[in-house]
Order: sequence, then structure tokens, then C-alpha cells
Amino acid sequence: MKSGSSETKLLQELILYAASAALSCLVLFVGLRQLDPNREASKKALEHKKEIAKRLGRPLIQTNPYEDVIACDVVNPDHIDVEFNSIGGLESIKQALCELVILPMRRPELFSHGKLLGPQKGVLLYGPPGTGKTMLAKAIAKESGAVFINVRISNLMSKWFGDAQKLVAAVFSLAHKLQPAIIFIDEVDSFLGQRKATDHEALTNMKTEFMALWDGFTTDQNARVMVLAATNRPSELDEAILRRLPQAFEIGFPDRKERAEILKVILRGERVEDTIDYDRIASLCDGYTGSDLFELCKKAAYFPIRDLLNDEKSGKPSAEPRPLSETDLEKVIATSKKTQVAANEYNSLRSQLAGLSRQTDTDDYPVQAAISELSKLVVSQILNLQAENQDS
Ligand SMILES: Nc1ncnc2c1ncn2[C@@H]1O[C@H](COP(=O)(O)OP(=O)(O)OP(=O)(O)O)[C@@H](O)[C@H]1O
Repeated sequence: MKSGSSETKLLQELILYAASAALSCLVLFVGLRQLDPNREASKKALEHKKEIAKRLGRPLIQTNPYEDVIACDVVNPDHIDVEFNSIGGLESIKQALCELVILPMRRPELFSHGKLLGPQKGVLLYGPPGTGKTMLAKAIAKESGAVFINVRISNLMSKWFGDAQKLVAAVFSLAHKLQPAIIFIDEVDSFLGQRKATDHEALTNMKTEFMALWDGFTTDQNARVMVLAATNRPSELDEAILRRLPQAFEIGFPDRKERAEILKVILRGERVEDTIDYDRIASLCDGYTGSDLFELCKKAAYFPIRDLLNDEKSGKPSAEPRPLSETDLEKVIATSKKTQVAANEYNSLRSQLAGLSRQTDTDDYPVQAAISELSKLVVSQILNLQAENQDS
């Protein structure tokens, strides 16, 4: 009888131990999961990866945690809403990109014979801000059916993942797994600019790793992966990077004909009067970029709304806003031109100033005085222009 009760007690104790051990494990597991700084990012990345696989109609690929992070920046070409015909002007550049980039991605078999023809591994788009470089990069991915990996430097430098080099490696390995793929680096000068003594070691290591992996792809003729880089400051790029980007296209300010094309593309599908003379409007927009023209159209689109509200106030409500007119566009140009002029003058005077201060010895008092006078002139000119702008 005594031995029976001690056996029961032993059993109870065993069950208690097992239960407490299981509970401790559970608490530990849940606790560790909660403490894991990568948890949210990994979860999001996994969901995104599943979505990518589904969207691309490809099986879920095996990826490591670093590739999962990069997967967040992958865009399916079918979901890109920019095509070559949504970009106004730049006809010769679009034509060249079709031959150099899109065709080899779409028809690799045509480029697989001999040493003369091979897919491009690096293309640089450079020019002033707002001229359509990012649009072109997206359109290239869309037209070539390549996944678009938008490399964000902030993501690569992520402190949670610490090892930036592994993330750089993940960019290339994921691109290889998902090929055809375009690795897009916007503002490439901030990542792969000229090396400076003050560069952080992590950044230098990242650059070295990036270039080594890029070279690996360059020698692999079968890899349908290319690096597409964009910058507003090509002169700040590292020599070694420029060598790896043998095809460079300047995306400059559009001329009058191109501005007219851009306006037509922007206003396509909008409610506009048929009588708009695009060439005339374009001739009033000297120095405008595609982005300026987009802003111009956005501002002009408010006039029909204002008119509708005014009509409502005066008891003549209309069912919908009237179509956008040439006069609406002209009104915006008339008021924003001065700001544009102010910005241009500011930029040119500022670069003159920068040039002066570089050329001069800072101890030279007369030159310093001249610089200071010039600075005052710049400031007063800007203030005058701004005041004039406000008055009008
Ligand atoms: N050629 C163009 N045709 C139609 N729209 C354009 C064109 N160029 C620019 N735009 C308009 O301007 C916007 C900004 O263009 P985008 O971002 O491509 O310029 P970017 O050159 O990459 O500028 P940044 O150097 O500042 O990144 C686009 O979303 C588009 O609305």
C-alpha cells in the first residue's frame, strides 16, 4: 500500500517536472521570438516572397534571411505601370535601350553566339533631377519582363542585419534566382561614389563586395541580370564604377518638341479640351523638366475644380468640372515662371560662387570681399524675385 502511494507521488512529480519543463520551453521560445529584432521584417519578407512567387507564377524559391530582406524591394514587371509609351520624348535613347537591354533579356538565344554579342551588364542613366531616369528604369524592367530589384542603400545599411556585405551578396544571389532581373540603384553616387578617407569601413567593404559580385555576373554570359544605375552627379562616381557601366545615357533637359510630347503623355486620358496647342505651351516652358511639366499639369487641373465651386456658390451648379483648357496651363506658367527663373539664377550664381571660392586663396581679403558682395547680391536677388512672385 505504501509502495503504491510512493509510485503515484513519483508519477505526479514526473508529470509536474515535464509540465514545467514544457512551459519553460514555451516561455523561452515565445520570449526569443518576441526579442528577435528581425522577426517583423522576416515575416513581412516571407509574405512578400510568397506573393512574388505567386505573381511570377514560379515556385517559392529557397532563400536565406538576407535574401528575404531584399525580396521586399522586388517589383514584379507586370505590376509596373510605366511603359516606354508613358515616357514623352527621349526617342533615340528608348531605341538604343531596346536594342542593348530589352532584346537580350527577351531573346537571349540571339545573343548567345560568338564573343561580339552579349547582354549588357551595366547601364548608367545620368542627368538633372526630374528628367525621367527612374521612369526609364521601370519601363525597361516592364518591357523586358525582368523583375526589378530597387536597391535601397538604407536597407543595405540596416543595423538589425548588421552585416551589410551579406545583404549586398543577397542582392545578386536573389537576382540570379529570379532572373531575368534588373538591379536598380538610384542615386548611385551616394553608394558607389569616389572613395574618401572619411568613408566608414562598412561602406568601403560593401562597395568592394558589390564590385566583386558584379564582375562575377559580367563574366557569366548566361546570367540575365544587369545593373541599372541612375545619378544626377556622374562626375562623383568612382572610376572603377564607370568602367563597369560602359553604356551611359544622358537624360538631359527636354527640348521644345520633347516638352510637347511629354505634355501630351501626361494629359493622355485626362479631360482636356481638344484645342490645346501643345507646341505653343511647350514653347512657354523653356528649362522645364518632365517633372516640372507634371507639376504644371497638376496645378492647372485645379482651375476647373475652382470654377465648379464658384459656380455652385453663385447658384449655377454643374454636374462635373469642365475640361482642362490651354488658358489653365498658361495661368500656371505665368505665375510659376518667376520661381523657375529664381531657381535657375540661384543655381548659376551659386556655382559661380563655388568656383570662385575653390580658385581663391582664402587669405586673400579683396577676393573674400568680392565673394561676400556676390553672396549678398544672390540673396537680395532671390528675395526680390520671391517678393515679386508673391505680389503677382
Ligand atoms: N519624359 C517624361 N515623360 C513623362 N513624364 C515624365 C518624364 N520625365 C519626368 N516625368 C514625370 O516626372 C516624374 C519624376 O520623374 P523621375 O522620377 O523619373 O525623374 P528622375 O530623373 O529619376 O529624377 P531624380 O533624379 O530626382 O530621381 C515622373 O513620375 C513623371 O511624372
